[in-house]
Amino acid sequence: MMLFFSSHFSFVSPLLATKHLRKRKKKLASSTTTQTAAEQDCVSCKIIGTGSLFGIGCYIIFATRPVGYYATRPVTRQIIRSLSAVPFYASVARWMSNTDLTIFVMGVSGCGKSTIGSSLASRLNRTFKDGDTFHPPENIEKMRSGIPLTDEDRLPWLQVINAFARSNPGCVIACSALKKLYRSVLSENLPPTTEGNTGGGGMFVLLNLKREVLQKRVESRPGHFMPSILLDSQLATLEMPVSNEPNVIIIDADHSETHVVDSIIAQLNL
Ligand SMILES: Nc1ncnc2c1ncn2[C@@H]1O[C@H](COP(=O)(O)OP(=O)(O)OP(=O)(O)O)[C@@H](O)[C@H]1O
Ligand SMILES: O=C(O)[C@H](O)[C@@H](O)[C@H](O)[C@H](O)CO
Repeated sequence: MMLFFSSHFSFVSPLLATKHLRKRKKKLASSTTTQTAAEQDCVSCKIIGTGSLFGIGCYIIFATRPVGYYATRPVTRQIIRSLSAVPFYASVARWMSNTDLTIFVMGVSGCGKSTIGSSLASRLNRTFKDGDTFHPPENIEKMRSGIPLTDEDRLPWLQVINAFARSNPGCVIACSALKKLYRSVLSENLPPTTEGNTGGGGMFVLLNLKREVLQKRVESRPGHFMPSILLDSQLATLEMPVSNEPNVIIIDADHSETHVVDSIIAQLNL
């Protein structure tokens, strides 16, 4: 009975998937992502995808019941049945893969969050979101006029980013996340990812650079709202992660874009 229903689900699921993806595309149409909604792997996508694979496996078994044509060809039946194991295993692999891990690329102004974050997202075939796009205009104006943001300015902004991360599992987000408190707000209610980590989930990748390199990079992008005079305050605010923050890794960002992305992928075991 279950075999029968599962196999029929494999025919219905493309319709469900199309409807679901159309809905997601609409929802994300207004956001600045580097990938389309269709490329995202949310929980519903996983359920539909797993159901399809499982259904195909069931269908093959169902179609190779020991009657008629196949009853007289046991070897053919065995081969076809063995092939049905592939979609079964693939459906399990979908859940095992770590595509739900939210990755926050963090650090002070000019360390390369946007550049590395979007490059990392393309390499992993994930959605990228620049946290700066969530700043209210008052925050941007403050920074533009050389005034550092306060905790009060940043907290509501961090909460919005956290809400985005929760509703878009597996995305890569560029966000300064300078203090430990900010990181805990960002990771609130995300699936826990590190053993012994009592806080929220997600992984933070801190791009580490010397002040001289930061200064050069910030000054080499005219037209950006962030003036280089805010660099000292950014560095003073940055709380380097210590041992009680196991969900933060530090990457030496004084290398080429490709090298930095490779190091992140290797360190996070992705
Ligand atoms: N690995 C790299 N090597 C050389 N230049 C880089 C590298 N990564 C980024 N850059 C350059 O450094 C400048 C700052 O990078 P980017 O805008 O990505 O930093 P950011 O941390 O997002 O900054 P902000 O938070 O202030 O927007 C850009 O001009 C970018 O092209
Ligand atoms: O927490 C902060 O102070 C801000 O997020 C800054 O880091 C800027 O948004 C960013 O650096 C853009 O230049």
